[in-house]
Amino acid sequence: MTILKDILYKVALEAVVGDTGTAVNEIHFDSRKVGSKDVFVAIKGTKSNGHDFIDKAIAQGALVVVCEDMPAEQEKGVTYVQVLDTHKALAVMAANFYENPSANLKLVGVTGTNGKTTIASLLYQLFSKAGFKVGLLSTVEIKVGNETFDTTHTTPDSLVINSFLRKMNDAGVEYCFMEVSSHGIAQERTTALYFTGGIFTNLSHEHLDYHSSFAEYRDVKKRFFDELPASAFALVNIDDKNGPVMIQNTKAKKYTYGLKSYADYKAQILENEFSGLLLKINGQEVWTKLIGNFNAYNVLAIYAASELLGLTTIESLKHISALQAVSGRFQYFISEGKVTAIVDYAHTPDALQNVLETINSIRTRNEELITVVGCGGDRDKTKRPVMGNIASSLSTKVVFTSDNPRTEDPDKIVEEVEAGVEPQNFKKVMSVTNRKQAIKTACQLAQKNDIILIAGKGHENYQEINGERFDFDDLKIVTEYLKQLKK
Ligand SMILES: CC(=O)N[C@H]1[C@@H](OP(=O)(O)OP(=O)(O)OC[C@H]2O[C@@H](n3ccc(=O)[nH]c3=O)[C@H](O)[C@@H]2O)O[C@H](CO)[C@@H](O)[C@@H]1O[C@H](C)C(=O)N[C@@H](C)C(=O)N[C@H](CCC(=O)O)C(=O)O
Ligand SMILES: Nc1ncnc2c1ncn2[C@@H]1O[C@H](COP(=O)(O)OP(=O)(O)OP(=O)(O)O)[C@@H](O)[C@H]1O
Ligand SMILES: N[C@H](CCC[C@H](N)C(=O)O)C(=O)O
Ligand SMILES: [Mg+2]
Repeated sequence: MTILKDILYKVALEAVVGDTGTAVNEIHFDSRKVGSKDVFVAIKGTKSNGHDFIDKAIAQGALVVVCEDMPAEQEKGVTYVQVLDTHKALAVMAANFYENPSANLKLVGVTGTNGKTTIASLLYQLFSKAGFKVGLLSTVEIKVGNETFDTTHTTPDSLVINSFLRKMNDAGVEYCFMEVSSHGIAQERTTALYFTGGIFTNLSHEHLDYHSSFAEYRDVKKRFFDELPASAFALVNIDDKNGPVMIQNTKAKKYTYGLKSYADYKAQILENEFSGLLLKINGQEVWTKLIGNFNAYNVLAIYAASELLGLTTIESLKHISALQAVSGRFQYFISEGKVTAIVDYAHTPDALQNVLETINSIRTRNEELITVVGCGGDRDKTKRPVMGNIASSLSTKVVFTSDNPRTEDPDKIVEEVEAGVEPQNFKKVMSVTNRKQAIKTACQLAQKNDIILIAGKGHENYQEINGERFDFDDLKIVTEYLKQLKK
């Protein structure tokens, strides 16, 4: 049991009706989860308004209601706390409830359109190799030291974040690397956390269904840096035109990294092959198994962050050369019949372009590059034709297919992707809505030395259709078909 007053510490209060000395059990923002003596936080969401469920929460045992609009009538024995912003209040209360666990470890947030999972996961690997106990909050998984937990979000809600940070404290974790998504910032999921550092990767077209404009999307990301404390570091990719924008108003110490512009941390690509990258970082050569130009940025960011966190140059370079690719990020194998199959999470126009350009810069021109790609349902529709255009311009053959259709008609999504194909590329493309059949088609088309790229779902081990998740694994499926077809 916790006393309400303690959980409300630093919450900006508008009005309180009732007793703040009440002892409470748990905090919930979903009425369906509320139990006896809990706190219910009413949130105005994208689909419904939590204020409509206040009565239900009280009926289920809520002793405290935190809200933006005070109900006209108040129940006896229930404490009502009115605040301006319940998202923010929830984050502060979550941090208090779990005793501010972020202050007891070094927490680094990674934000940007692409590269967050890669950088956060590789920093987790690097610091683990360096002998520290490390935590990770990422799209793929949550880690508390060596223990792994499933995750549903890139940046979970503030209760989940703080409960895992608490677990990390209890396990003696010293460093935690977490992805900070734009939804996470907009919904205040990372408010009230103490960050030791922030890293910016890049900004390109994504989530314009949720954010009303690119400028709003950019400003949400920038808010993460605006809110960093003076003691933290803010490390940005200076080759991205929004890198300088991110640190315009930050109080944190500013550092830059880049391949093209003058920067505090600079790298040069010496070799770029299927087997990896040879980089020169601040004058020192380092070999990494990671592939492609964009990974040169990721590796450089990792190097810079590890130095800012106190590792020596020699130590970080040594560990960088031993880093393993992150699940579903440019994961590839060569079949017995010499077909190269690559599975990559590229689900934005920029990521797809980068991956295809990387493959094109490495391959010799005689082989086919067969791309299997689609776009998710209930997400930004404007990226569909753009990705269709990129796939068909940069591949020699394309099989358009479904990603996660969610509640949309998959054939319709495929049509919207196809709409971006220019006439000169019509003959390169075909559409097979069933993703499994699409992968099979690509395998049938492939000959010795050809390359198959399966983009969009990376590590995901399901396909979501109409609210149901079916087992689905791009890597497994392509492996099986290539074997079956004896390729
Ligand atoms: C669009 C979006 O971001 N939605 C997130 C948001 O939900 P919401 O507030 O809009 O929910 P809502 O359905 O409108 O309900 C409003 C409130 O009423 C409450 N409610 C509702 C029904 C009821 O019976 N009782 C009740 O109390 C809900 O619990 C909620 O508090 O807050 C929820 C709690 O934190 C999230 O789980 C939910 O994520 C949904 C499932 C989602 O799909 N989010 C994706 C888009 C997302 O967040 N992605 C990002 C970025 C990924 C990337 O990097 O590309 C991520 O960080 O994962
Ligand atoms: N630095 C980068 N710049 C551009 N593209 C990248 C970069 N790093 C990775 N990518 C591409 O973007 C895809 C997604 O990478 P990653 O999962 O690291 O990004 P993310 O920011 O975590 O994405 P999400 O927002 O979905 O969690 C990769 O599979 C790769 O194709
Ligand atoms: N974090 C992203 C992942 C998209 C992955 C792609 N496979 C899709 O389903 O659209 C989102 O939820 O928008
Ligand atoms: Mg991610």
